[in-house]
Amino acid sequence: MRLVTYSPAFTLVPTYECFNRCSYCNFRTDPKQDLWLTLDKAREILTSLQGKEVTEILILSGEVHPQSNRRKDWLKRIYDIAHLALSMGFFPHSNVGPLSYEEMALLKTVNASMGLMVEQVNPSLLDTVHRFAPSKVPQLRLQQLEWAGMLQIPFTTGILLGIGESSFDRMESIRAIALIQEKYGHIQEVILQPYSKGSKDSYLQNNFNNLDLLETINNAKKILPNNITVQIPPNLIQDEKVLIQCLELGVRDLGGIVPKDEVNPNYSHDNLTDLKNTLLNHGWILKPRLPVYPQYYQETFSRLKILCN
Ligand SMILES: O=c1nc2n(C[C@H](O)[C@H](O)[C@H](O)CO)c3cc(O)ccc3cc-2c(=O)[nH]1
Ligand SMILES: C[C@H]1O[C@@H](n2cnc3c(N)ncnc32)[C@H](O)[C@@H]1O
Ligand code: MET
Ligand code: SF4
Repeated sequence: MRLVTYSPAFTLVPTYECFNRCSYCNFRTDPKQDLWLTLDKAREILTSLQGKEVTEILILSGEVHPQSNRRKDWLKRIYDIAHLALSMGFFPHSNVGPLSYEEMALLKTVNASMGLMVEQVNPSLLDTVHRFAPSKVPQLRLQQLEWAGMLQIPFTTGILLGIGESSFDRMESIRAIALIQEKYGHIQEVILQPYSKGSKDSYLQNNFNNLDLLETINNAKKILPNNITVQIPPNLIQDEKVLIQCLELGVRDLGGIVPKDEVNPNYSHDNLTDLKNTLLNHGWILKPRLPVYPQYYQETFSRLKILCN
């Protein structure tokens, strides 16, 4: 039998407020329009998850401007939530937007792994979907991948598909990731994430179809080294046949399977048993994994142990 993995996860959102306005976003609220997640509330949620199969706490956040006087408090809240999750026996994975080198180094101490999507490297998207999203400057995002490499943080990245990029753009974005991997080797997985229209976003023209997705997977498998796992989110692939084709082409991970996909709240995950059975019918065994991959266990566990005692 062939194996495909997923991470039993739960998402905590420190804040939905974000100073960026990506056209495809269904997540954000305007700055100061959201009450931040308190530590008490986080503790209450985490307590209710103990003893269940959840191992990963995905910390996904909207962003406070780097120059804002509220930035320090924002970072501290993320740190405290991750620290709490860790002390309660979970593995935190933070994806909170671009960080300064010091901020990243600090969050490393309380995270098993971290992540940031490249989105796409073609700067022309700064005139369209990213016009009001300074955090999405391609060079800034690639620099984040470099810094994570210098800090040796087990890392998840990926590209967002169907936001107005060409097929060539997709290959360039994947090539940029492969080049950084050659230097540092810290990238565990690359997510190929199809933009999915929600009830709030303002991005309309999406011509990206299933064939484009399969072509992208094919190219990604050719471009990326074997030590990177290709991930797709199963809740964003509506057609079961297409999901199986993705696996046939080399996708080996289905990411965090969560009760609520905070980024795409209009697309819930199948019941895990149903998903397992569907895959089994096609000869695939779905197996849980941690947010940090086996090749990083030793380094990660010794790094985090200190904090749990
Ligand atoms: O449920 C989700 N999980 C997302 N995850 C989590 C992912 O599915 C895995 O849980 C983690 O990569 C760790 O295993 C992301 C992680 C990143 O580092 C970067 C981007 C994403 C994006 C999503 C997402 O849109 N929805
Ligand atoms: C956390 C990640 O979620 C992705 N993201 C944001 N909005 C959407 C959407 N409507 N559909 C799919 N992915 C999205 C971006 O790639 C971001 O980096
Ligand atoms: N704001 C971060 C980013 O876009 C992570 C959450 S996106 C819903 O990279
Ligand atoms: S995708 Fe992330 S950066 Fe863009 S508006 Fe949404 S929360 Fe902010």
